[in-house]
Amino acid sequence: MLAKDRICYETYQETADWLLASTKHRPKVGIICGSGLGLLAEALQNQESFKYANIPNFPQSTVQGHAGRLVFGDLRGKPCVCMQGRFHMYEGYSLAKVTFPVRVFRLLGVEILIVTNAAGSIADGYKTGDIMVIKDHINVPGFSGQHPLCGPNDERFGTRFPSMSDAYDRGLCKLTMDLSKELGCSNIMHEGVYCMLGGPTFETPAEACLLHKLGVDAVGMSTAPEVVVARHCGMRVFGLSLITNEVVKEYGREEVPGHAAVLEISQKRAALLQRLITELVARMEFSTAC
Ligand SMILES: O=P(O)(O)O[C@@H]1C[C@H](O)[C@@H](CO)O1
Ligand code: HPA
Repeated sequence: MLAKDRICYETYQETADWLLASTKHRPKVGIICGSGLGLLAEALQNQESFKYANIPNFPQSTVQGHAGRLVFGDLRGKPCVCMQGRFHMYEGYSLAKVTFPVRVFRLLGVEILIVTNAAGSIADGYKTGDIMVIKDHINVPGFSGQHPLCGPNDERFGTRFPSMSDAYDRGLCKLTMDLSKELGCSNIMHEGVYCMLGGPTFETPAEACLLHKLGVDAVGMSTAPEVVVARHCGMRVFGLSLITNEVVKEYGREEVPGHAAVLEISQKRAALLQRLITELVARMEFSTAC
């Protein structure tokens, strides 16, 4: 990371202090809404929201389907904060900016991060509208040093060399697969590997075939940096991908993926994701009292 892109501890702290002074909510769960999934925030009770534009140091959402609001509230009595709109590398943001809210969440007292995204299917057998519990990720930009933890390490957040062998909480993955049986949607659920590419182009057929050979199940343009930063600062992480389109692996296919179709499928499935996440949060336990 370039020195000019670094964000100092005091800047995160300033934003967290501003939020703590502006609301009585004290969230334990942070939720990041993927493209078109802002409806997830509507389930929060006793809501209080802030436009990103009014929060000191916060980046601004520039992508359609990302409203740009931070919403505090309770899910079944569990205190949450929800980002209606995330930041992506392809918007021109540094990875420090992309992941800025995650460290702010930590300073607010958040213990568990829930990440959601819209993604294209690579795995055979996945269909549009299916839901994938993320069991692991491949952080492609990280391979070339486009990594949110590059640069001097701030020990107040975490260690220099964090492990990513247990990035996604196994207990929360299993609980969600069990819950999907209770909710009657286990037929559309998968557990799989998410791959982050930089975007903003969708994949060529050759890239899609390569990802298939690598063992990728779903591909998108976000999530991995947020998860890395959350794990670095000691949060537990749970992630869901909504499969909004099939990634084309053959030449001569008629369908062409596009953002409009991504938003359409997200909006259709948002209510189900909302139920799944509400039931999951209801069963979460924290290391300190709410
Ligand atoms: O924020 P997410 O990862 O859900 O957004 C996906 C990836 C691109 O930003 C966009 C493509 O339609 O949706
Ligand atoms: N590729 C990359 N990112 C995406 C896709 C896709 O097919 N669908 C939604 N986000």
